[in-house]
Amino acid sequence: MLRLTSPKMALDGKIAVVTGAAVGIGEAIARTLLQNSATVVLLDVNDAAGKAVVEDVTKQYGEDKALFLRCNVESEEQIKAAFQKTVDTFGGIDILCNNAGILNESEWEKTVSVNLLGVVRGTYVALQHMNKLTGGRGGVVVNTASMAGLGPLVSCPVYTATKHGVVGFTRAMAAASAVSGYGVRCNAICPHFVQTDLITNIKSKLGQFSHLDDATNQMMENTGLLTVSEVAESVLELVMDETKNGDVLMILKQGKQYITFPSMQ
Ligand SMILES: NC(=O)C1=CN([C@@H]2O[C@H](COP(=O)(O)OP(=O)(O)OC[C@H]3O[C@@H](n4cnc5c(N)ncnc54)[C@H](O)[C@@H]3O)[C@@H](O)[C@H]2O)C=CC1
Ligand SMILES: CC/C=C\CC(=O)/C=C/C=C\C=C\C=C\[C@@H](O)[C@@H](O)C/C=C\CCC(=O)O
Repeated sequence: MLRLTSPKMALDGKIAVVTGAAVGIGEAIARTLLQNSATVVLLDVNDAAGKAVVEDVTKQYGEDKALFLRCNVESEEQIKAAFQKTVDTFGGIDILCNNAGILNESEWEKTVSVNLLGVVRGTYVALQHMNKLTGGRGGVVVNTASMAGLGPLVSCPVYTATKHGVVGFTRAMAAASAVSGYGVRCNAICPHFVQTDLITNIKSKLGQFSHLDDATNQMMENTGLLTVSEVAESVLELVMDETKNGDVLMILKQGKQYITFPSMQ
């Protein structure tokens, strides 16, 4: 078959924004999108790490392929400014990965603000730029939920609630977009445990439920840990497959599976 472009050119010309991109899963998502020729804007509150990633990938992919912007997803003002800077610099937004997230059952309102409201804020502001009905060129949003978005983790009820919210918001947003003709697909990933900073010292992040860490730690030991690259490859699948809208991809060490939900009809 004559290939017009190499597989690694698939996202050439596409502009991606990734939140929580300085380390962990977000960094891997950014790097994977760059490997596939996207231009990537990395948003995070960790300036040093974010700038270090951009310095590194610039050596590999050239100038003007990656940009770090400090952005706290708790602030609509900062999200608006970062997305406007993205559009002003690169001409638009085609891909948004709402990935930023924390685990903190003590500061549970912050957890809600980052994990759930941050996803809503990012999606709604991005739609102002991506929505075909308002001058955008369409695109795709991939939200990082969790296996805790599909079933409860006894040790972190609020974290669980935020991730269930991300799944529900994603599915409803996908349907709203399809019915309205926005041209923006919305999908979610639900990874099991992944080897990142987030899972270090979990007990210290469980607040009043710290006495329940055994069950969670045991599950982590039983299932093993995903790598950030395994997760990023699943994000790429949802970005590239234009048939995916409202899809929820469960990612386990033993493989990945699209979730089917009870029909409401
Ligand atoms: N590590 C795991 O086992 C799993 C993680 N997840 C989710 O994956 C996403 C990424 O988590 P990890 O890479 O594991 O964590 P991480 O802690 O390694 O990285 C999270 C990144 O988000 C940034 N961040 C935190 N709050 C922010 C804010 N208000 N605004 C902007 N950036 C912010 C941090 O500075 C950091 O760079 C999160 O949504 C998390 O809930 C989902 C399933 C499993
Ligand atoms: C504590 C959160 C740590 C890391 C972030 C994260 O999102 C990790 C999620 C990994 C797995 C979640 C699995 C959820 C499974 C549920 O569907 C139930 O099947 C769990 C039942 C028992 C597990 C024991 C417990 O609740 O801790």
